Amino acid sequence: MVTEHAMDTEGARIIDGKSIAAAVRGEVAQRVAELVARGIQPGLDVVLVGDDPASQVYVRNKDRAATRAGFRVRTHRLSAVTSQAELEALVDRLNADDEVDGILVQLPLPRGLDSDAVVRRLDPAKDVDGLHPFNVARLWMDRPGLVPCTPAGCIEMLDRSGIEIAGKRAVVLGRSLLVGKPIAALLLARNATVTICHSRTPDPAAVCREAQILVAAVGRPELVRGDWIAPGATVLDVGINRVETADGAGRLVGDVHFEEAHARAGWVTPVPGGVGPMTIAMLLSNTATAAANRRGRTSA
Ligand SMILES: Nc1nc(=O)c2c([nH]1)NC[C@@H]1CN(c3ccc(C(=O)N[C@@H](CCC(=O)O)C(=O)O)cc3)C=[N+]21
Repeated sequence: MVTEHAMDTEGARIIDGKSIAAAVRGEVAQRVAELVARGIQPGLDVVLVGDDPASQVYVRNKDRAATRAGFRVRTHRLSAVTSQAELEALVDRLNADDEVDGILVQLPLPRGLDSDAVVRRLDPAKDVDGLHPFNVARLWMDRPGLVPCTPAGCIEMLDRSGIEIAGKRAVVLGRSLLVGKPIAALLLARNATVTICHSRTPDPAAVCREAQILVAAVGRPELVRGDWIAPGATVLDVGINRVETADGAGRLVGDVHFEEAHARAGWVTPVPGGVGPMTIAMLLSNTATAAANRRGRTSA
């Protein structure tokens, strides 16, 4: 077959998260402009507790992307020794502030803080991470409200690449609340046949080999090798792992061995430049949605 021959020689097609994310951000900027034209300035408040260097970088990137899309952005930086009560008092204040449309509490929180309690405290209408139990329940009831950003980004990448979901066998590697479970729910809602693999699955490679759509979200560098992948499958790599290199510089790798996946898959996302940029784009999209919903929707 012509397509198979082309795949043998050229490898999988790359799903370019960077350019898809840029397109989504452009559409969000348009929605924000429409709100501003109606006299509404949508606002995002980001809460960062402690000084984890990776979290600092992510929060800076979110702030910059949101500002460029036209949002009012405030980042609240709290010390690592902030108490549960202080953090919840800030959430209460942001919940009560009518100018705040989206609240994002950067996770993980430092040791000793109860992130479940903080997430439960959020106004579900402002929960742009889609992690409040109310939004989680809506997702599994096929009436999604605010959907977790990384899973939403995965679906967006499939849709914008013209990859059919309905009727496909999908395997999700990982069962976290932030990624694995919500991706499984979204794929199921789109009529895929979904299997979730995890650390206690006896032969994950064999299960993954059945997948027409494979989502890797376990945080284990290059766990998924070429022989885990069915020829022609679509592979979404959610992992972002920093690994040591001989020169000491370090580099980012996903949960998938990219070269081996590229040689076998039909479509594959790179790391970096794949799912990561989509996460931020979908955060902006959720914030625009929250603003439109909260402030009386006529468009956007
Ligand atoms: N409440 C909460 N919501 C989150 O959505 C959330 C969070 N907490 N905590 C941390 C994780 C991580 N995360 C990323 C976002 C963007 C990239 C991203 O843009 N990555 C780029 C560059 C990565 C780099 O160079 O470091 C890429 O993959 O190309 C990565 C990771 C959101 N998270």
